[in-house]
Amino acid sequence: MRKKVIAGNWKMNKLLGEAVQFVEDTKDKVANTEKVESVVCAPFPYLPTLVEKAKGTDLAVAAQTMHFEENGAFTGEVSPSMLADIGVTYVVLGHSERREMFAETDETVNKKTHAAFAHNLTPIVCVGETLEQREANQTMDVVENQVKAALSGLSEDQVKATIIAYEPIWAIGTGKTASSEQANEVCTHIRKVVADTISTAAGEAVRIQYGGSVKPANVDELLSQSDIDGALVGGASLEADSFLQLVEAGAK
Ligand SMILES: O=C[C@H](O)COP(=O)(O)O
Repeated sequence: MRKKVIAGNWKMNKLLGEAVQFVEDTKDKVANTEKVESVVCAPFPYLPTLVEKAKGTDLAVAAQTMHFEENGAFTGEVSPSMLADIGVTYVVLGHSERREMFAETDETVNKKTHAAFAHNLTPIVCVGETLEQREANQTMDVVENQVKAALSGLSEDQVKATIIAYEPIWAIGTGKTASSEQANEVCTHIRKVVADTISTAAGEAVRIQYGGSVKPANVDELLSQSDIDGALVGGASLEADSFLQLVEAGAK
């Protein structure tokens, strides 16, 4: 039985007071660790404060990206050791917005995935196709290539510990959710790719989230699918109530 993971990706939203309030409002209400893990992916400046506030609770704090190098002349970047040092435990890698606007590639995502494991950070690796690629029937190939590239060179245990987020780009922030069948079809393919390239056991263990306009109204249906193990949520994770409803759905 794979434990569900509900991760709220705030993206570039909230001021510090709002971020702290969110953690205060949610941290003691997410305590079903048998069935679900709850994660908030916050902007860099808030991470130390939020880690401190969430300490001793079941709410984990994630970064939304990081560099793969330890340190050096990379103005504006944040390293994996910096995140680990302040108590961050998860990191989102290769989000389509980073791939599209900040030149992340399959190669850098792979380096970052290795760097995450070197620092005991759980990577949430994002993959997904554009609308154009879906319409050209390239979805499975695109996603397969992204998954293989991201996981290249990892050990079987590391692959088992990786979280993959399938996010069709056309469904992000658009209100257009992939149907649960569409989402599951791709997640099933991702699991098969992992099983075929790494091992059957890794395919069974790896957790695959769906992301793209997930909200309390559609989360049950999505999470009831055979190969969907959670959700990476943008807009609907910004309000504490809505985030808690998503976590509750994951705990069912
Ligand atoms: O990381 C989250 C995804 O990009 C989904 O965002 P959304 O829930 O606002 O569509």
